[in-house]
Amino acid sequence: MTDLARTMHATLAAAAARFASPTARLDAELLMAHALGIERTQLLLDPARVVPPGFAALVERRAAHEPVAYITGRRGFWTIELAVGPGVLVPRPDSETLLTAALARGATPRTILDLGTGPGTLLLAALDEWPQARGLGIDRSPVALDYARANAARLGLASRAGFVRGDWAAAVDAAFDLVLANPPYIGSDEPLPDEVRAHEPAAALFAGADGLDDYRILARQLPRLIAARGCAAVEIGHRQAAAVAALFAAAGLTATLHRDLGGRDRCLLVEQDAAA
Ligand SMILES: C[S@@+](CC[C@H](N)C(=O)[O-])C[C@H]1O[C@@H](n2cnc3c(N)ncnc32)[C@H](O)[C@@H]1O
Repeated sequence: MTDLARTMHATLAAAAARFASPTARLDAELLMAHALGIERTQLLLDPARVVPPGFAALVERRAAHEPVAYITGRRGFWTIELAVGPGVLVPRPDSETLLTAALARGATPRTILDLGTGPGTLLLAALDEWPQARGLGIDRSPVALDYARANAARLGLASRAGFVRGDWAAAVDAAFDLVLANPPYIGSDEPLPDEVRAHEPAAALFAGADGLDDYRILARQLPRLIAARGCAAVEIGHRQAAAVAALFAAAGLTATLHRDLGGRDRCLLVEQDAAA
């Protein structure tokens, strides 16, 4: 190993030791790659590089619990990379369960609605997955919509993606082949890591005392939003499957549970009741 590579490894180890994060080493590598202006894989393949002077400031920000994605300004999700920053929820790998659930059902949607789109996460990933589809993303947050529109343009998906400010689907009068929704679902008193509670927008996280407020609204709206033979994929907290499925059942919807890669309940695949 060269001296430069040895220094790089020692610097990464020292940075990782400062982070109270289960992904501390990965975080350090992503920040180093960002400071160097290269991809992480390039850093791993060739670590013999001079540590850039700006790296120390990035380490301080991460040590103060700022999400890595806010520091680097980007996050990979499904097959795409999204620009993100303060004011939008950082895309989580768990949310990819909504797309795997729709794919498992054999969905080939032509029209897609993404409720609470944030930086366009689910809609843009879905449009990348289904090139024949067009979609509409709705969010109440103007900051999120700015990110979503910029992401659509950068990914070359703007001609198939529309983004509108709205309160869930209150102003939507069409039905869609696929409805995607990852609403806020954290109860107001639930404990959260500092990195989430102090940095990510409360409006993207919290949904009343029991975390179910937005599912109550979605249960009323989904029946008219799901086209014939269509479906909705709705993200849930890992202890909410029974409660949310009951809300949907009361609205005449059938829900099938899907788990994330960690084996935790994560998504309800929702269809109109066959008897309806
Ligand atoms: C948990 S985040 C999901 C972001 C993104 N879809 C994802 O999966 O990563 C919830 C999103 O819903 C939006 N939101 C909250 N209340 C809303 C409402 N009443 N109408 C529309 N969007 C809302 C928030 O601004 C936030 O972007």
